[in-house]
Amino acid sequence: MERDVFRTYYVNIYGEVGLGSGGHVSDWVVKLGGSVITCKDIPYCFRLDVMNNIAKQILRISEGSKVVLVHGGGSFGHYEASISDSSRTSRTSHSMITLNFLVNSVLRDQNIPTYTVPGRFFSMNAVNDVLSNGMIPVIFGDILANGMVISGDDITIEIARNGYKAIFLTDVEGIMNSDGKVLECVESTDEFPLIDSNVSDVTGGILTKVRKILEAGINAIIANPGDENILRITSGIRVGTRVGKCD
Ligand SMILES: Nc1ncnc2c1ncn2[C@@H]1O[C@H](COP(=O)(O)OP(=O)(O)OP(=O)(O)O)[C@@H](O)[C@H]1O
Ligand SMILES: C=C(C)CCOP(=O)(O)O
Repeated sequence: MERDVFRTYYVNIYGEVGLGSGGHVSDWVVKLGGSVITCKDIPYCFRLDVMNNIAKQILRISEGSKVVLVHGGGSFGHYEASISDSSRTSRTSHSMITLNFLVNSVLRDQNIPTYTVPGRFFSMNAVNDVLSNGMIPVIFGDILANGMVISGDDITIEIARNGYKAIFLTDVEGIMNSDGKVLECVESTDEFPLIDSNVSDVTGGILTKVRKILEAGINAIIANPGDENILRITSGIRVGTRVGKCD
């Protein structure tokens, strides 16, 4: 019989002992970071290959767990929102709906029953309504009519506060120190530097993400989706960086 690494006993990232996908079933909120589903330095560049790979993994985990997806703005929303003129709100809104269409198209190709909840309409009631009708909510970072940007990170954190375990997917393997080494766990933003980047990010980038996770008092994993990393994380295997209490 073929050995399935995702069905072995584990002491998981949250310190629980379980039986992989056959044991305790968790609810997961997965933030598809704009840095990984788009090329953040090239406007409107969607990473189809990466999204395909993410979709395959989401299909597998959704067979045994409740899953909620959120995606960020990348070189769609952040690019448009960074240009300040009278059409900023309309352009940014349109860019996020375009990105959401692309994300959903790939998920739908894998026969994943998605249902979009734009960030402007996000509430836990809306999420629960989609789930109770047998679909996977796909929420996106958004812009309100008054020009206020809603970060997908905040939405992800709010869902995590409602009992879901959070995974933030990025284009890097995790939080890196000044030598480029991926840290296993961080519990303060003082533990790592901001590595130079010249991409647009109107919601604050990695430092704000980590600060908000810590302030919310939740645990989250920041990792690259890789070929199987989402499956590994949801099976309790340590991947990327854990943000939260490090004991
Ligand atoms: N010390 C660091 N460790 C890890 N990543 C870092 C660090 N400093 C800067 N970064 C950058 O942070 C980026 C990830 O944060 P970012 O906020 O862009 O994520 P995201 O959630 O994928 O984006 P979006 O807001 O578009 O959804 C990486 O692309 C990386 O280059
Ligand atoms: C830039 C916009 C419109 C959404 C931002 O969401 P985030 O990338 O999750 O912070």
